[in-house]
Amino acid sequence: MRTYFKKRYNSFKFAFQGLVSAVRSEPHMRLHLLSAVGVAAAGFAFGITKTEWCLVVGCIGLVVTAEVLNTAIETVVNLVSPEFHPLAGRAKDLAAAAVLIAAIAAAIVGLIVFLPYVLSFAELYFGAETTV
Ligand SMILES: Nc1ncnc2c1ncn2[C@@H]1O[C@H](COP(=O)(O)OP(=O)(O)OP(=O)(O)O)[C@@H](O)[C@H]1O
Repeated sequence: MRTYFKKRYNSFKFAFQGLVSAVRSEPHMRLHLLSAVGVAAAGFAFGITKTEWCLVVGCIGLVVTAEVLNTAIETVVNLVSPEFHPLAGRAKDLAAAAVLIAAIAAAIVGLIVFLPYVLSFAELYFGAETTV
């Protein structure tokens, strides 16, 4: 039983090490996390609903997960094909495309969730004639 918990603990520790390594080595990952902090701050500031939080947190998870998998694929490609190979390039491009798709989807959800709040705020404080 003790071995069971020790193994689960180690799995969690290795996963956390992977996340830390991705944050340290990937500028894009740091950018995603910084954006996530900004979006969370905006969520608290505007008082978004529970459903909107679910969408926002889901999108953050999706983008960060895509970036971690992209980093993992890049790392394996660098290991097995350090020299130029069209398939190595294709694998990296495909992995990068996954991040791009996740980021575009997250940006669209962000606009749908936050734009009405931003416009209401603008109308309230600056008297802008804006409606959505
Ligand atoms: N071994 C390779 N063979 C062929 N093309 C490659 C190879 N390595 C990289 N490339 C091409 O160069 C692009 C950039 O690769 P690189 O490893 O620099 O990743 P990156 O996009 O800069 O990732 P990051 O900035 O997240 O580390 C790849 O998307 C691919 O098109």
